[in-house]
Amino acid sequence: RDLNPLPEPETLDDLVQGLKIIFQDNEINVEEVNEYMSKYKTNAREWYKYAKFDHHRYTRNLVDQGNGKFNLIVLCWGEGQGSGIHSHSDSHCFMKVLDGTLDETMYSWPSDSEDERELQKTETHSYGKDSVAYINDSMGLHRVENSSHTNTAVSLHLYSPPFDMVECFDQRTGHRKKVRVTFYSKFGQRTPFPDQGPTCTE
Ligand SMILES: O=C(O)CCSS
Ligand SMILES: [Fe+2]
Repeated sequence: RDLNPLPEPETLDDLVQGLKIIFQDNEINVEEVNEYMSKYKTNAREWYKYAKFDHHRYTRNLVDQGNGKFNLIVLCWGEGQGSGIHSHSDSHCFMKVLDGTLDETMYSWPSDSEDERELQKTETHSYGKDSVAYINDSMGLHRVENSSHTNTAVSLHLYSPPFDMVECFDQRTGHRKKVRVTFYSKFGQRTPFPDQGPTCTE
């Protein structure tokens, strides 16, 4: 990758430019990306154009397609809204909280045996403003939720390689289904009404 030093991520735009430089490499250093995303200090003026909320479920708002190497998405979580239990299509998943607090519950993969088995919770973490979480399929599954009933939450997610499908899991049975993820908006513009396919919410 080009050898000029990374720009200090003062603004969201700096962060995006720096991430594009980091991801010119084929192998990425998870610690480097984690630290770089942690350095950016959230500023609502820079991301409010992506902050679109929906009464029924959390929204996914595309910010940048990372020269094809990653998708950068702002997720907006209404009070009490959360994702279903899901995996990440063998991609890296970085999640930075921009506003509010998000609770992550991790689960182990279902056993391969046919019989239905409840997914085992392995750990829970609460993430506050500017903190960065990382997961990939080798670490397990997770659910992310905004447990507050008074405050909304906003997070910035980086997926690399980008994906348009996730696997969702039923906590009681371990059964899984592939779900195409959609965008509520792209580059700040509301997308035409996407086919409301199955969603991966709890
Ligand atoms: O991208 C999604 O919808 C999953 C949010 S938790 S990583
Ligand atoms: Fe996730």
